[in-house]
Amino acid sequence: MPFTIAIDGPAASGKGTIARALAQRFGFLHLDTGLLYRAVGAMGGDPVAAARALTPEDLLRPGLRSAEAGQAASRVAAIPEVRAVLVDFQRRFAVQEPGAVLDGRDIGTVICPGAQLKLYVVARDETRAARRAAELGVDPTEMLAQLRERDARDADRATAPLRAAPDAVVLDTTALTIDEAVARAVALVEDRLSAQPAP
Ligand SMILES: Nc1ncnc2c1ncn2[C@@H]1O[C@H](COP(=O)(O)OP(=O)(O)O)[C@@H](O)[C@H]1O
Ligand SMILES: Nc1ccn([C@@H]2O[C@H](COP(=O)(O)OP(=O)(O)O)[C@@H](O)[C@H]2O)c(=O)n1
Repeated sequence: MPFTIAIDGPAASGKGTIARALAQRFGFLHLDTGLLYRAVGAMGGDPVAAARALTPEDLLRPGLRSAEAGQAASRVAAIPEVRAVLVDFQRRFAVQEPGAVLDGRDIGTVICPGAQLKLYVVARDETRAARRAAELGVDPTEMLAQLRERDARDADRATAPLRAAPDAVVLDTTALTIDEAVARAVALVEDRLSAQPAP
């Protein structure tokens, strides 16, 4: 049975960094589900039609990592029909052998409620804003306001709001280096893998 890791949490908490490192370490596939919503937001026009028409090439568009693309993503992500269109692709991705890591907002709660490991990655607001501002070369104060606005929209929407699944392990990266955060996540995966029944 494939091993699925669900990683959720607010903006710039370190989800993607941990997801990529776990995928590399364990030879699993990785899907950054935020890119799906960023691409739909960037396509313009009717968001539901854009979600239906989404191709792998759309995920390579330049500019998808920008703060503006993040804001546009969180607006289209609040539309239930947009989310519904993207569910099957994510669920199929999640069950590939030997395992898959998906990071987003609703992976542990909606997309993969049966995931073998669920992480909910958090960090202090100011820390997240400083890290993302450094990454994009923008002003940290403006970034803080943008992240808070986006987190509030993601947490307050009716469909698949940003939430920790009841069985998620919370990982606070505020005081951790990337290596420390990854080491904690690796230890959790090893623990769960060793508890798996033999094939
Ligand atoms: N533990 C950490 N310590 C310092 N910087 C980090 C840490 N984790 C992530 N970062 C940096 O913070 C930024 C946001 O991390 P990222 O993994 O993209 O977050 P998310 O996927 O949750 O949006 C990136 O520039 C990343 O390199
Ligand atoms: N599974 C997901 C992933 C992202 N999203 C939306 O897409 C936006 C961008 O997600 P992201 O993961 O790329 O954002 P960052 O955490 O990297 O800043 C989020 O603010 C959410 O509105 C979502 O609704 N569900």
